[in-house]
Amino acid sequence: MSSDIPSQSLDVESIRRVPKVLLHDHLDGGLRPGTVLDLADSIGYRGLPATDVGELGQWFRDAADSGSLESYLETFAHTCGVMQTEEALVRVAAEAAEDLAADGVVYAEVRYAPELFVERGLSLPAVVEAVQEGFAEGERRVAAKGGRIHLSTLLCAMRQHARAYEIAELAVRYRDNGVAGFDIAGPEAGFPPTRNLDAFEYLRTSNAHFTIHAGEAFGLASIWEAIQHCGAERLGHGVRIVDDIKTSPGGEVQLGRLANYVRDRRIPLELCPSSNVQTGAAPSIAEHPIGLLTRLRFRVTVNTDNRLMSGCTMSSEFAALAEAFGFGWADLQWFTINAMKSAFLDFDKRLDIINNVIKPGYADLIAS
Ligand SMILES: O=c1[nH]cnc2c1ncn2[C@@H]1O[C@H](CO)[C@@H](O)[C@H]1O
Ligand SMILES: [Zn+2]
Repeated sequence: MSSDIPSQSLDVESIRRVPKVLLHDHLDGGLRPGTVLDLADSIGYRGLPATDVGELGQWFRDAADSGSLESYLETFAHTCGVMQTEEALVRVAAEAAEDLAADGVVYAEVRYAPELFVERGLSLPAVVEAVQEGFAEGERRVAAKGGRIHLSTLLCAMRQHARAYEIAELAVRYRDNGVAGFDIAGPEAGFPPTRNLDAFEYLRTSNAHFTIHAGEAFGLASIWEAIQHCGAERLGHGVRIVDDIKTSPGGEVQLGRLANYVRDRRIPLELCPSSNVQTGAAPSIAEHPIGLLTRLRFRVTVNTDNRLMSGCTMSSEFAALAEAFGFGWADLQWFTINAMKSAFLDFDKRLDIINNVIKPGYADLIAS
């Protein structure tokens, strides 16, 4: 790809210094291992698989490295297990803001499923309010140190539960208090998004934004339903769209109708390379379809999914991709502007971040 600076200089440290935008990051997949241990101790959660910070971090990465989405998702029992009080939620949210800002992320949409944090009696609104308090606290701490980050929240409903309508209502209720949209997450096979049509219709008629996890563990049918039946604005992962793209032995590329539609309509793909390798959705970073999808100019965005389970950051994802595909600064800026264009944020705010934060942040690195 285009690059004015040798790709060796795109190491994690230099990438950390440029502005980045993150659209797909799970709050319960991004805890610091030390915080998991502290919270387990203070709320009396038993059953963590390790008692040492380093070992616990390693355990999450190894257990998530399972080759299947279902086993990958089992690791969330421990993070959700310790996020059952308001104090825990405030702390986890504030630390997420600090960690993302320290990695140079200037705008992030962080998602979680409120229904997973009610085991010890919290109400759904209390969960949302605690997380918002934590994000505001984290933003303040970052600003006090001279940094800058803006966080928006996406509320997820779990595909295997039947609470999508209720969670959609919650997202609309808190739309002026930091909640930017809705998503469905959880095991994909056997739980098509069309099970939740009433929730999606409610969101559309409320002029609310939503994305759907689709085309990760399951293929084209899931993507097609998410877009054409449910009306998803973006695709969480969406990586299996490559199943509708044929490359001939001579290198000629042919898009099927669905792939063409996704590209023509500029439907954003929230790609999460490391997570895809762990769940078996891609064989390796080097063989990840992001190379082809970028070459074909789909609306590609790069995301972390779960920083704890993948042991990754936005900067490490960018660095791994730069190494595997030869991406340069111009490509990283392109991914970043794609993400900002696709954010569930007011148009004028998106433009402001693109023109006043992202472009100046890359300007010295990209010679005109
Ligand atoms: O890659 C993924 N695909 C589907 N579901 C996921 C993925 N990562 C996390 N979660 C699920 O989303 C919930 C809310 O944050 C998490 O608890 C986890 O079960
Ligand atoms: Zn996800």
